[in-house]
Amino acid sequence: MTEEEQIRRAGPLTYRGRAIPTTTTDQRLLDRRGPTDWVHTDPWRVLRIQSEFVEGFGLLSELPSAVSVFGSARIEPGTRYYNLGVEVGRKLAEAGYATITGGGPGMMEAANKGAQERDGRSVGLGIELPFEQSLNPYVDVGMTFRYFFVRKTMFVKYAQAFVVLPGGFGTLDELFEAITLVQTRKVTRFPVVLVGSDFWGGLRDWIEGALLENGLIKSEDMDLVQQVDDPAEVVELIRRVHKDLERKNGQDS
Ligand SMILES: CC(C)=CCNc1ncnc2c1ncn2[C@@H]1O[C@H](COP(=O)(O)O)[C@@H](O)[C@H]1O
Repeated sequence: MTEEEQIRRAGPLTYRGRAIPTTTTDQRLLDRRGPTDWVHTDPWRVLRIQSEFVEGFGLLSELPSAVSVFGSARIEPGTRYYNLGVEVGRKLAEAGYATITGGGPGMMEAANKGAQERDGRSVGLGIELPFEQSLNPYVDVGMTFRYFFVRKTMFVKYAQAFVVLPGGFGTLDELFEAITLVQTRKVTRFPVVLVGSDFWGGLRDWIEGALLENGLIKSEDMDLVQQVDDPAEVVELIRRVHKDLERKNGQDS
């Protein structure tokens, strides 16, 4: 065979004659160790972000109906709020909901513990933080994310409601993101339930006094968030809001 008659196929590519590379694709992949700065470039990050979405969707897509539960990373076991979190996880599990938390300590751990105790699906979506941290021991299905925004997508996409327990900045961030998504109709089927009126009452009053009074929100926006004290009411409320939404969607269609 002359050089011009020789053919090399590399996946979908064809090379003939002098165009045939002297090495194979596998060989180049396995042999080469060039500069490594591409690992810290945005195009590479885009692929990493993509892989987080792929892993997250893969892990969570077959969950039963689920509720995302937020709350402080700093509340200690045995405290009143921790026990409230455990009870919320139990009630959700008894009602057949999976519990999704941030997978960390405090209220996240409490909700996962309650869910696990009642044989509910206990899910933890952790986040890489500057200090060493692993998923709490009550997480049965878990993933640790590099990117906050990918993780947040999972909290919303795979849950039918948000339950917000007492917490700090992280919890407030998650609460206000949820309200904004509902207010702007990016999500349409979403009860947002605050648990603990002694803790949340002041914020609600401030929203009414500062935001509503100054016309920064509409009066119906006050209904985007519900407040309860008894963990049993959480499930009742979620079911009621879902029923109302179904009825409304039925009327609209
Ligand atoms: C002890 C300590 C600070 C651990 C941090 N470890 C964490 N692990 C997982 N999710 C977290 C963590 N810290 C904050 N978050 C996220 O932010 C919320 C809690 O923040 P915060 O404690 O309320 O402001 C949680 O719902 C969770 O989604």
